[in-house]
Amino acid sequence: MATRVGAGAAVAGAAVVAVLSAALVLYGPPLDAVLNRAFPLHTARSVTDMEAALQLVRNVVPPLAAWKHKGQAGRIGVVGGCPEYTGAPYFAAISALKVGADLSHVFTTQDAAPVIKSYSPELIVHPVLDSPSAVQDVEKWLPRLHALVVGPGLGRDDVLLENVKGILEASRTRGIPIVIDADGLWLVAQQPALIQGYQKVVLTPNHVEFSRLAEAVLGDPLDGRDRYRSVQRLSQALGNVTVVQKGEQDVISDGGQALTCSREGSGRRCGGQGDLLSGSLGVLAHWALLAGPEKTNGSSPLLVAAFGACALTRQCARQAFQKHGRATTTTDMIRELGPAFSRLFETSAGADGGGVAPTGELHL
Ligand SMILES: NC(=O)C1=CN([C@@H]2O[C@H](COP(=O)(O)OP(=O)(O)OC[C@H]3O[C@@H](n4cnc5c(N)ncnc54)[C@H](OP(=O)(O)O)[C@@H]3O)[C@@H](O)[C@H]2O)[C@@H](O)CC1
Ligand SMILES: Nc1ncnc2c1ncn2[C@@H]1O[C@H](COP(=O)(O)OP(=O)(O)OP(=O)(O)O)[C@@H](O)[C@H]1O
Ligand SMILES: [Mg+2]
Repeated sequence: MATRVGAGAAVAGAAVVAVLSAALVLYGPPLDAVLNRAFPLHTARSVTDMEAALQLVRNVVPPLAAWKHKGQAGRIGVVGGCPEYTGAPYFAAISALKVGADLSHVFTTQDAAPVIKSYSPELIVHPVLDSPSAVQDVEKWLPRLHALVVGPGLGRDDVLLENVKGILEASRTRGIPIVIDADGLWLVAQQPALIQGYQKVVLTPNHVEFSRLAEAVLGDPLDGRDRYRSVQRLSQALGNVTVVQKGEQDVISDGGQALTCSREGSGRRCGGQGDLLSGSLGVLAHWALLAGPEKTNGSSPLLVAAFGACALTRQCARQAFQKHGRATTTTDMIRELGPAFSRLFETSAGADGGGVAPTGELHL
């Protein structure tokens, strides 16, 4: 997708490009009929529709208030990290904090823990994931956690995966919302029953992870020609869990409705952007479920949360790229979380200010 840097004329040009290229589609059954009408349209009405979808996200964001105590805005746990991958769980956990959670825990391996801790004093890091008592060690914390993000940087070690299986089962029993990403999705592809039919789970596969899941669950690889149908089918086959297929456009479905986010991001594909998304989604999922469907106009709260996380990630990418261009890394994007969140979700009319002018189509 085209991205411009800097000067006013270029920003105006980018706005035009964005108006033409960014699209959001939210549709309900009957799916195929709506799809045919929805995708060719790029109309002035679309801008209003995009704004309406962002408004649904705004509706679930809890206000900041003096009477609230620490923890009420969210206590999020990230399960992941291993000696090779310490960045991914850090990116997810710090993103959860910067979106607005009060406390962010990381459950990781003994070796990875001090490394992750050294990145930030703000994270609470538990070196338990490779311990024989890992499941019990994490279970002790579950009553205090509002959502889990499972998988960033986990790796594929059998012992770790077995422990994570136990953590998933314990979390599901407690009804804790779970975002599953990266190697957590590898585990789900091996054992779909772990999350089958669990309505509080969101899967966030990238292209490769989606193909792997589609083959494992549907028995056929990704149908690149009809991503909407593929995402919807995968969701349905897993019992209407929410699926976010990341890519040039992010396609989100709970098996009934589907939604596309192609808000302008950046051309940089540096590692870690998916981790930022999954950490952000952990918080938004908690907020959306707490708010309930009355605040999301009857749409699934997790669908709205997922749209919010995708829009936010892409907005961070865009803002970071405007400053750093080709040198942009995920750390630069994380610095944009505050301003991007404000721009999208804390203004009433100016959500697309600063030269960002996405359009979209919304069919509820
Ligand atoms: N700093 C850190 O600690 C980070 C750690 N991370 C952690 O790394 C672990 C593995 O995660 P992953 O995403 O690299 O593994 P996986 O999905 O198997 O992809 C592997 C290969 O698939 C391809 N490929 C990927 N996308 C594609 C696409 N859209 N379209 C087409 N092909 C595509 C591409 O291979 P290529 O074809 O380019 O050789 C790619 O190299 C996991 O724990 C994760 O959390 C990351 O979070 C990053 C930051
Ligand atoms: N071609 C693209 N154009 C614009 N945005 C994209 C593109 N591909 C991915 N993104 C955005 O980047 C974010 C992360 O998606 P990506 O596919 O890179 O995840 P990932 O591979 O899991 O990342 P990670 O490196 O963290 O594992 C999503 O918000 C997605 O919308
Ligand atoms: Mg990833």
